Amino acid sequence: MASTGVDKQRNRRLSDHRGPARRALWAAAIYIAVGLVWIVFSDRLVEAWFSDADTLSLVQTWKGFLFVMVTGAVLFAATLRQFHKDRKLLALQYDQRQALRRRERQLSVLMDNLPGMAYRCRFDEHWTMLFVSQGCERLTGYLPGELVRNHKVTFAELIADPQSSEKVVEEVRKAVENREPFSIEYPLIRKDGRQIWVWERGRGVEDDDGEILLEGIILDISDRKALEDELEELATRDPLTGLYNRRESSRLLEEELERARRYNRPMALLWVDFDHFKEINDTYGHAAGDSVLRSVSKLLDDSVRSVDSVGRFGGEEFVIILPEMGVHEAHETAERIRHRVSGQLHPLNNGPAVPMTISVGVAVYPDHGSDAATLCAAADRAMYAAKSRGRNCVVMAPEVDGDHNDRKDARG
Ligand SMILES: Nc1nc2c(ncn2[C@@H]2O[C@H](COP(=O)(O)OP(=O)(O)OP(=O)(O)O)[C@@H](O)[C@H]2O)c(=O)[nH]1
Repeated sequence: MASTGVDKQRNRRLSDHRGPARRALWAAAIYIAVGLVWIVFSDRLVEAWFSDADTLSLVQTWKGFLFVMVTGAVLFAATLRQFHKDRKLLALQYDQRQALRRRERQLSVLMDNLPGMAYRCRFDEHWTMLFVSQGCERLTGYLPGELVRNHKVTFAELIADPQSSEKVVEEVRKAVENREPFSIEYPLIRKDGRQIWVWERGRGVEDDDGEILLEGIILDISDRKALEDELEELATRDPLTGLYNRRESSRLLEEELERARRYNRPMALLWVDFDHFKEINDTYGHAAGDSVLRSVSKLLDDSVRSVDSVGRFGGEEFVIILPEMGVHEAHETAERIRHRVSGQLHPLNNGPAVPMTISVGVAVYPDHGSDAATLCAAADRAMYAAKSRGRNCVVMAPEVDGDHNDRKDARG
């Protein structure tokens, strides 16, 4: 924006043609005036001083020579000065052209070797590209010419889904309004149909016509995203079963409880424990036990809705979070799961398939607890009640087996 004022001044100076003409006119006027004064007064002086006609003629001739010599010297000095100025100007222009070419070369090398793509685009519904660097092909699979001015495809069409598109528009709009740079991540579909994740940083700039354009760079961050997903997976999943780990299950439970409170809806928690699992380990070995753990885990996960969450709380103990489910439905779900587990054999990795049963405790918000701790305690106690009743059964929270209260409390 600051350069606009300077540009205007420069343009005014360049378009002002009166300057040089006026100066040249002044120089000619001064020359004519001095010449006239010289001719008139020098003639009179010479005539006053020399009365002899021959001498007068000789002096007139020398006076003419003197005039020509002096004006020649002045002309020489003036043109020499001007030629020096012109040469300096030409040298300056040459240096500037060279510097400009050097900068252009550096810029194009930089742009072509960027890990992503540099761009200038319109802030319109298509994100119409006015310029893209050579990195365009590496990033999107499209040649720059295919993308520029929406020749074959618009950049908006490359954004993977409408939600991401909306998010991008919103973020850019906010940044442009606040005259700030924007930094966004979103999925992009390449020409070969492969989805990648990109990070874009840019800002709004005003062009000579006052239109807001966007300039920035877009980088492929798919590797970083994959690593982030992997790290998130490691942080939230149990490596043996692939179910949520204890920490993530606790977080999800808090989240669901908060939602249940806010919308005044019930939610259920199933506490699942394998029966006599130690015998599998003791009989077939730890690896076989792992195999059964995986098989039953998958069965638990397959037996619930997509909105439900199954987590491994530790050892052979699992929790199932069932949003928007009341006492009756939760009991039915627990029974159905118990039936499925006991109704099939679970393969060992190195031996025959074995039967397995589970004991399930059920607690429902708000009936059996108002927060995560009391709900977990109620479900856990109900599960131990199921163990006491001979295992392979489901017990609702109110039917508490007091023998196990202390065990639960010790677990926190
Ligand atoms: N293979 C395998 N075993 C595990 C794992 N985690 C815990 N266990 C075993 O699970 C068994 C749990 O035994 P207990 O707490 O006595 O329970 P149980 O044998 O199922 O008996 P009840 O719960 O009373 O029916 C122990 O033998 C643990 O070693 C695991 O990741 N893999």
